[in-house]
Amino acid sequence: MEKMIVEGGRPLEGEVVISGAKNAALPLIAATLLAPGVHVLRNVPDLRDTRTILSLLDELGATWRRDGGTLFIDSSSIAYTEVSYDLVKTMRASVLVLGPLLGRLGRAKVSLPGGCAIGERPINFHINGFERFGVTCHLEHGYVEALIDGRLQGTTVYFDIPSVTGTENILMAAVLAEGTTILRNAAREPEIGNLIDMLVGMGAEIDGKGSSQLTIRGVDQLQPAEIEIIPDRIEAGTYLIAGAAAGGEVTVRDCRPEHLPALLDKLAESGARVTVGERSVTLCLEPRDRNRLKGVDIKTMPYPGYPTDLQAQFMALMTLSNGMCVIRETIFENRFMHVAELRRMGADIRTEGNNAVVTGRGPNGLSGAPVMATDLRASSSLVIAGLAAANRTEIARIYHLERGYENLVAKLSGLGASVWKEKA
Ligand SMILES: CC(=O)N[C@H]1[C@@H](OP(=O)(O)OP(=O)(O)OC[C@H]2O[C@@H](n3ccc(=O)[nH]c3=O)[C@H](O)[C@@H]2O)O[C@H](CO)[C@@H](O)[C@@H]1O
Ligand SMILES: C=C(OP(=O)(O)O)C(=O)O
Repeated sequence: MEKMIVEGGRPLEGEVVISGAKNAALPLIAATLLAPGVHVLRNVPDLRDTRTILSLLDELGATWRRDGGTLFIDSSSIAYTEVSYDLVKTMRASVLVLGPLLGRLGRAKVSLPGGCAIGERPINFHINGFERFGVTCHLEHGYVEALIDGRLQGTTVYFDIPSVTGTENILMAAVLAEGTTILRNAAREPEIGNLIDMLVGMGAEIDGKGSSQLTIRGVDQLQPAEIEIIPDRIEAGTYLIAGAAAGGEVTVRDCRPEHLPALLDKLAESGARVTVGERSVTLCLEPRDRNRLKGVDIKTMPYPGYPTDLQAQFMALMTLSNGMCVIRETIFENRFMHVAELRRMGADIRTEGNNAVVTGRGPNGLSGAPVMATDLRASSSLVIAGLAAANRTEIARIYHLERGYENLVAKLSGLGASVWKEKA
């Protein structure tokens, strides 16, 4: 196992190129199961999670090859329709193969994901949605077995909460169903727009992209796709927050600023200078101005609200402010695992249910410490805290970071950070 060492206290300066989005790559790779033939996916990040979903395709009988950022996936012969616990337990998004397998083959058996560090995360919306198409789902020995005799039947599905992977799974099932399907209160995250573009390119008929109501007219068959994965808005946001925490001037390149509306507003409100280009954002906070960083409240919400996947990172920034703020987590019931670790670095944070009250200790308020990563974004908040802290921070269990940040050490080093990995 490896740990990450961060020698803090250096400003960040320079440009960082943003990779393809993990949360877009995963459903788009799953969607290749919908049509036989060779699919071409560009700008695919090389991450632990993308490797996991590719192993899952191997298990199902698809073949693939990677050439740089481009993946060629041949899903002509799907020999199996079962996904084992070994894969699902390392990556919940493995459930994304349920929709395409049901749409194309009418059957799928996938291990039920358990809870995880950030919450219980049931998949009842996915299962209820499949049942609306006429699919029979039952749970046995920890697996969901879903089956339909014949074709899925178009239906309406209402989401109690706009679930991201729930919307993606039902959408992928609906494109090959007989008749029209309407999804209400669907999630509107940009990654879903990327998936819709891919499906439409394959011959699917979908209206309502970007809205909470999607209308899908089922087609008899689809062609292989050629599509580019959108830039990772969470990775971009993480580097911008890191720039504000450490001070300096950071430009994130090859990103889509319009996918970060809430964060860019909050960063500007905190006192950083944010300059938006067509495909880039520059954040500037002179090291001498860090003592003017303000406390800014955030409340996590489905898109276009403030993303839960950037909550932990913003909290790390707020521990360095010169005011107080309240951070409300409304998406996951247990997404404050980073709080205890940030406290070990000197942060003043009090939690009450899903609220965290952060009293900033000013730009020099954190000191390096050995800390432990508990999930992907909690880990990146510790990296941010480490970059701003005096002395050395050692972060254990960094495999979490490898799930979602491509070339993190190289990218941070390129910005002037002193950061490296060591054997733990
Ligand atoms: C691979 C991927 O894209 N992951 C993202 C996706 O996760 P994921 O798609 O799992 O998250 P959801 O949008 O489904 O979850 C939102 C809320 O709905 C609840 N829920 C969801 C499904 C369900 O069947 N029943 C239910 O109760 C969840 O427990 C949670 O409280 O969206 C989250 C919210 O933006 C992000 O943090 C994750 O990074
Ligand atoms: C929670 C996340 O991912 P996942 O849904 O794959 O666990 C994340 O990307 O922050």
